[in-house]
Amino acid sequence: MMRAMLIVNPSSGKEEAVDYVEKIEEILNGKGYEVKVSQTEKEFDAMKYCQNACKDEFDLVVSLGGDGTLNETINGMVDQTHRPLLGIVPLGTVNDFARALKIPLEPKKAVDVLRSDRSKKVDIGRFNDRYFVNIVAVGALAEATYEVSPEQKTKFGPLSYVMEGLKTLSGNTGYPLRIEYEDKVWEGESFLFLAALTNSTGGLENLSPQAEVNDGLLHCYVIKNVNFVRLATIVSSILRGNLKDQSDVEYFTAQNLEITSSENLVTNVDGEEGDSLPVSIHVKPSHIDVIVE
Ligand SMILES: Nc1ncnc2c1ncn2[C@@H]1O[C@H](COP(=O)(O)OP(=O)(O)OP(=O)(O)O)[C@@H](O)[C@H]1O
Repeated sequence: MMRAMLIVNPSSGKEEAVDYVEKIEEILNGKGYEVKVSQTEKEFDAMKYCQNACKDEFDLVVSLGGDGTLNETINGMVDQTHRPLLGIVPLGTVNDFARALKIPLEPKKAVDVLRSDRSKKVDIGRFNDRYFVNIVAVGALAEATYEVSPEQKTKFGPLSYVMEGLKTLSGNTGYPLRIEYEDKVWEGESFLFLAALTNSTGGLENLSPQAEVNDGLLHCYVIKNVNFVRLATIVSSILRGNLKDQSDVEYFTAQNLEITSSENLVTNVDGEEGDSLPVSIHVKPSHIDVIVE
């Protein structure tokens, strides 16, 4: 018999995860799975449960929670040799990864997706010694992290830092940045650098429209040191989906990046504070197999 583990965060979103467990058990039993339910109590539980599921060679792991629970689940499986199929029931507020995979954001409908026999292999990004699924941001504005309220963060994701930064903008905003990618180098003053794995980041589905979840690439945008007026145009181009065509934006794709600066710049990784520079980023192509509609 196949084995499935449900990783359930009872505190996620509207605290409704537990309500879906019975229905999921019914669906998975019907597909021939024996189901183990593991409820998280604190940080890193989801990661540990998922590591155990990999070591015990479970066939399927389902994450019931927000992006935090999902990130922990993914971090728990990325380095393992046996990686179970992943099911996602998004219960958080942004749910970027689910959006990028077109998994319904309404939990009841997402539960129904678990009936599907289709799956999609997706890329995972490595950022120093941790993993990410959506986006890395580097630059002056990543420092605005502490000024952004949880509500803004939830609503606008990484863009909330841009907006916070715009409020305080005066004069030069660029920071020296050196980006080594494959056998090339970009070096100059940058206002913000973004490396996106998917098209849906911070709930903005047009930020990087050409990014596919399994193209094996980081879609990179260097927003150069620009004045306030140009910056406003650039922000609106993010909403319109043509950021890469702006004259003050350098766009390229890469599998590997080394980013350094002479200044102490902080980073933002999937909406959370990341290591400060220098950082190494690379893509693990088609690394995780996710159930999709
Ligand atoms: N039983 C629990 N009670 C309280 N907190 C928990 C429990 N289990 C896990 N956690 C914490 O909840 C964090 C993740 O929450 P998650 O992101 O899934 O939900 P959310 O914050 O509601 O979603 P979102 O961030 O999308 O709004 C975990 O990283 C962990 O630290």
